[in-house]
Order: sequence, then C-alpha cells, then structure tokens
Amino acid sequence: MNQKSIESLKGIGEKTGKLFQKIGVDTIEDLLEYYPRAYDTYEDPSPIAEIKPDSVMTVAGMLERTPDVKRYSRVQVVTAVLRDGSGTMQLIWYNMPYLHATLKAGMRAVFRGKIIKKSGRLIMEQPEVYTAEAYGEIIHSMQPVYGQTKGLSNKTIVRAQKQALSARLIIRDYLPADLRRKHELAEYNFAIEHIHFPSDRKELLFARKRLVFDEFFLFLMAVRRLKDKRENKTSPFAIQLSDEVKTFQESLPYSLTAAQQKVLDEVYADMTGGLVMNRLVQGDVGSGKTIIAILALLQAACNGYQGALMVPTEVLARQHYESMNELFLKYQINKVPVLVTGSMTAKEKRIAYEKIANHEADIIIGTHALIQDKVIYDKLALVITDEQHRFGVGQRELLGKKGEEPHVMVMSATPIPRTLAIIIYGDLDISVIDELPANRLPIKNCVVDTGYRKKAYDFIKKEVAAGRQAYVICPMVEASEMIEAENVVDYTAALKETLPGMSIEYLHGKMKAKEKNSIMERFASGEVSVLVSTTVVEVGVNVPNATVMMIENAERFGLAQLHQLRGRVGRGKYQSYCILVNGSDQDGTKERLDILNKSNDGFFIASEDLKLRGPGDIFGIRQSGEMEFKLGDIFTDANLLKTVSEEVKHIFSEDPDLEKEENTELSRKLSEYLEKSYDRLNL
Ligand SMILES: Nc1ncnc2c1ncn2[C@@H]1O[C@H](COP(=O)(O)OP(=O)(O)OP(=O)(O)O)[C@@H](O)[C@H]1O
Repeated sequence: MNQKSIESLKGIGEKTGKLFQKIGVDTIEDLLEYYPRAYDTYEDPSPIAEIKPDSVMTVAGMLERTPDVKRYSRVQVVTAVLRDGSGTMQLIWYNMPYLHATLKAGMRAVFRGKIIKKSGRLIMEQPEVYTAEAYGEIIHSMQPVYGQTKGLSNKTIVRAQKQALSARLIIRDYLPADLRRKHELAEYNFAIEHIHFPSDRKELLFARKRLVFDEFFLFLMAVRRLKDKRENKTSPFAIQLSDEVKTFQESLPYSLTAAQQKVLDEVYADMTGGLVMNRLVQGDVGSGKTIIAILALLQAACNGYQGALMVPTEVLARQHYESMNELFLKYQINKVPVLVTGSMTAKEKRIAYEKIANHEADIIIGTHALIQDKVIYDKLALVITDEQHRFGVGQRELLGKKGEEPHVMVMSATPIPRTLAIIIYGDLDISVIDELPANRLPIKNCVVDTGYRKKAYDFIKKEVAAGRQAYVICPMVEASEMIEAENVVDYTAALKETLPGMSIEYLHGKMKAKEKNSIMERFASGEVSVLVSTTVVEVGVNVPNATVMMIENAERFGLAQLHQLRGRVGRGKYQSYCILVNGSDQDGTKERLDILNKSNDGFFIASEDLKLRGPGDIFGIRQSGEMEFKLGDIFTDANLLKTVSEEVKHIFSEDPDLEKEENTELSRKLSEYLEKSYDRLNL
C-alpha cells in the first residue's frame, strides 16, 4: 500500500499536512481510507424567487457590484448582492476577505450555500463559488463531503483525494477472485475510487459493500486467530475462591442481583476451572458490572496474583482507583490498588512501575498506559478491559501478552443482540447481566424544544437545592463558524448568569488531564453542582448523586450514545430525569428522540433505532462507533456481517494457516492489519 506522506502530494505543504494529521491522515493510504461522511448531489440552480430557508441551494446570476468588506471586532464580513431574472438576494461570507479581490461587479457565477433567514430576509451564507463551466462538470453528480477541521476545507480534501487516486499504484486485490464472484463484490481498486467519487447511488452501494466486507472480514479473521490461539489453553494460575472475598461481598451495603450473581459464578467457574478464561460480561448501563470486576480482581489478589483493569479514559481510571481505595479502606481489605495513566509525571509513573514490578501493587488500574513496555508485572493472572467499544482486538491481545496467559474478562455496555455478539466477540464466552438493581426508579424522560430551557433551569435549581447534581451536555467545545450547535464554554458562561451563586463548571476533551481530573473530583465530591460537558462523561462515569441529565442538541447524537449519556443518572436511589433538548425542526427528529422517551432499555432502543433507519440507511446517524469500523455498521450491515462470519469459518476450515496459493495475499493483508491495529495504539 501507499505509505508515502501526504505532503508528497502537490499543493500540500507542511501547514496543510499538519491539518491532515489532525483528522488522522498521515499517508496517502490513510487519505484514501478517509471515507466521505456524506454525499452532496449538486442540483440545478433555482431562481432566486424560489429559494427557501434552512436548505442548501444553488443560484446562478450576476453580481450587482463589487462586494463590501466590513470588520466587526473579530470577524471580517464580505457581502454581495446577486441578481437573476427573478429577483435579487444577499450573499454573505465570514473571514474570507480575499474574496473581495476575486468577485467583481458584473461577474456571472454559480453560488451554492445554506439559505438562512436574517431580519426577515433570505440570505445565502458562506456560498461556494463556481464558474458556470465548473458547475456544469459536477452538476447532478454525487460529490463527497468529508469530516473537516478548522482550516481544512472540503475542497482541499477533495483535491487531495483526486490527486491521490490518480497517482496511486494499482494494488493487487487480496481477495481471491472466486470469493469476490461468490459474494458479488467489487474489485478493490474500483471500490476505493468509487467510494470517493461515485457516479450514482448504485455504484456507491456497490463500492461500499466491498469495503464493508473488507472491514468485517479482516476483523473477524483477527478474532478467529485470537480464538485459535487461546482456546482450551491450560492456565498457569490456579485460583481458589477466597473466604476474604466472600466476607467482603457479604458486607457490601447491597446484595448482588440474581443476574450479577449468575455472571459472577460463571467468572469464578472460569478462573478456578484450570483453563484460561476468555469472557465477555455484557450489561446495560448501570447494571453493576464494576463490582463483578472488583470481586474477580480481589480473587486474583487473594491468591497472591496481580490483576489489571484497563479502561478507556483517564477520568474513569481515576474514578475506579478512588472508589476501590475507599471500599478497601472501609472493609479493611489490605490489598493495594495502583493507578497508571498517561498524564502522571515521570516520577509518579516510576513509583507506580516499581510498585508493580516488586508486587507491592495487587490491582493495577489505568488507561492504555497499562500496556506500555515499561510496565512489568509480577504474576499477572487477570486482565479486565472495560471495552465500551473503544478497544480493538489488538489492544486486548497486547495486554494479554503482558502476563503468562492471564485470564481475560471484557466488559461492555453495548446492547448488541446475542447473534451479533457471538460473531463480534467470537473469541470470547458471553455472560449477560440482564437485570438492573432493584432499588432503581426508572428515569423520567422528556423531549422538548429550546423554548423549554427556562423551565429546565428552574428544575435544576430545585434539584440542586435538594442536594442533588446535574449534567448538561453540549455537542461542541467552543463556538464554531461551521456548525451551529451549543458549546460548552459559552453555555457555561451563560448558565452562570442565569443561575447566579450556583457552582457550575465545564469539562471537555481538549482540557489538560489535570484540569479534567480536578473538575471531575469536585463534581464527584458534590462541590460542583452542575457539570456542563461534552460527551467525555459518556463512558462509565458514576456519580449516583446526580439526578438530572440535560442534553442540548440531542438531535446530533446517535440513540445509543444518548442512552449511554442518560445512563450517567439514575444510578442511585433518587428519582432521576433526562431532558432531551431538540434543537432542530427537521421532520423525523422528534420521532427518533421519542424512542428514548418510551424506554430505558438499551436493547429496545438499539432495535427501534434500526427499524426507523432501516437496513438501507447508510448515511443516517451512526450508532456512536460501536466498533472501530470506518464504514460498516454492525446493525444495519448485520446480514453482511453474518455472511462474512460464515466465509471466515469456511476459509479457516479449508486452510487453517492460510498457506494455499490463492490465500497468499490474504495472509499478507491479515498480518498487515494486525500490525496496524497495534500501531494505532501509539505505543
Ligand atoms: N446489586 C446492586 N444493588 C444496588 N446497587 C448496585 C448493585 N450493583 C451495583 N450497584 C451500584 O450501581 C451503580 C452503577 O454500577 P456500575 O458503575 O457498576 O455500573 P456499570 O454496569 O459499570 O454501568 P456503566 O456501563 O454505565 O458504567 C454503582 O453506584 C454501584 O455501586
């Protein structure tokens, strides 16, 4: 494949190269695999008299005069007036003063952009400008729309893609021709070209099918490799159930639900059974997976072994570390948890590594810093990863390699039906916690529009006065010119004015780890009453005293993600509430959000969402990246996933080590894939 740097393309210098890196594109190969997020169909120009607000439209006409440039504090605004046979309209651009030099009075051109209503008039905002010839070339075609970043426009990405496609080497298709014929799959080079520039929907679907097939195929082959390696292996760690752990479980303030106990028994049976455990523990948000993990880790510790718990975020690692310390202190358990995270100082890390190496540490908690070479374990018998769809197979395997075949337990809150779970987690046995603790009151939900905010704030005020806490989620970190959605920074400032005297703080992924940790600690301790946050709190955060989850621009999130966010409340004994603020008046949005209104059950939500989207809907809002597939969606592409799973089984049964001649390329591609998934970990 083409590992040449993206800067080898014409017109991409160091500066643009850096912007590409920001979106995860370093090499030409990365670029070609940076697939469009959506496609635009370029329509015929509309007469100005017929334009409508809130949609993207095209108009063709003549500029009445050379545009004006005005400066308002930080923004430079260019305005122009366009005329066609049916009327005139205003065009407006922000921070693009150089347009002044190219757009002249009397010039004829085609403009395409979003129509907005401002002071009662219809205006076209940030239009793209084309000559009539240039527009003629793309009219009616499907043009790719890529995920962008500030400073890197769609046009630049399109240009780079075109160059990369024409300059690339045609690679040999690694899928055997028979297999392609059998499943009616496009040839690889064709698929790559047409996923970016399809001439119609049919061609796009054909290209997409091939690439989704590839994603599933390589993933399932990797899973299969893992399974073969691990299955029926004798464990070097003989574990006997400890009385100390039993006493600890009995002294907890609650007893385990029947479902938790059943799953715990399955985990114990694995750990004591003589073979290496490979188990997935699946349970809806708040079903109580953490205590299962703690009990299993304690069993390992009480047998003289170490156990590790790897979670996707630092906030979560710290939370687990602190709650474990508290628990152990309270119940006089003399086992030592140690935290390892990327943001610790070199000295802190060194101390932690020492404690791990000399076995002062019994339980090691951390982010993927846990799999770095510097961490040397002593008798690591159990590895638990809290997947929450963030870790790929590669990561799991690497942590596994740290010990001498440790027991492996994977926790996941992703509600996938059993038939799919068996495929995706083909290397693991599956346990399901299918019941919530009994003391929970179902969360009360509502879907409202922005006019409801005042009422919501009054409600938050009341809850805070009663000693409770609230989350407010916004999609953006800070204001953006490109996307109209609430942002954490401005929202917090405004909320502080609306609710004076209340302790309100914000949290987002761009903050330094130290700041994040301190805010999160202050929220967990109750010092901060309202946390305005991006979705960084989505995964596993546990503050049972929080009772209100208000989500701004709820329409921008996938239902599964909203369900995860909502799962941050209703985790204790208090009645909790979820307020979904719908910021869009588009058809169907409220209907989709209403699914959450109807149910608090993750499985139900996932299946209703699927019904609404339908299996053909490939551009709808994706379920927040369940797996690390770029194009494939395990729900909407479930049938293809099943087909691929059968095919993988078939290939391995005929050629277990991929040694047959027709599988040579396949074998090479699989090694490359495994290597790459290690690389992605940035070790
Ligand atoms: N059997 C139980 N009875 C009462 N409370 C419980 C029980 N089991 C766990 N809890 C409490 O429920 C809360 C949620 O549990 P936990 O954090 O383990 O959820 P989870 O399954 O990890 O959810 P998520 O996927 O959202 O992280 C915790 O405060 C925990 O102490």
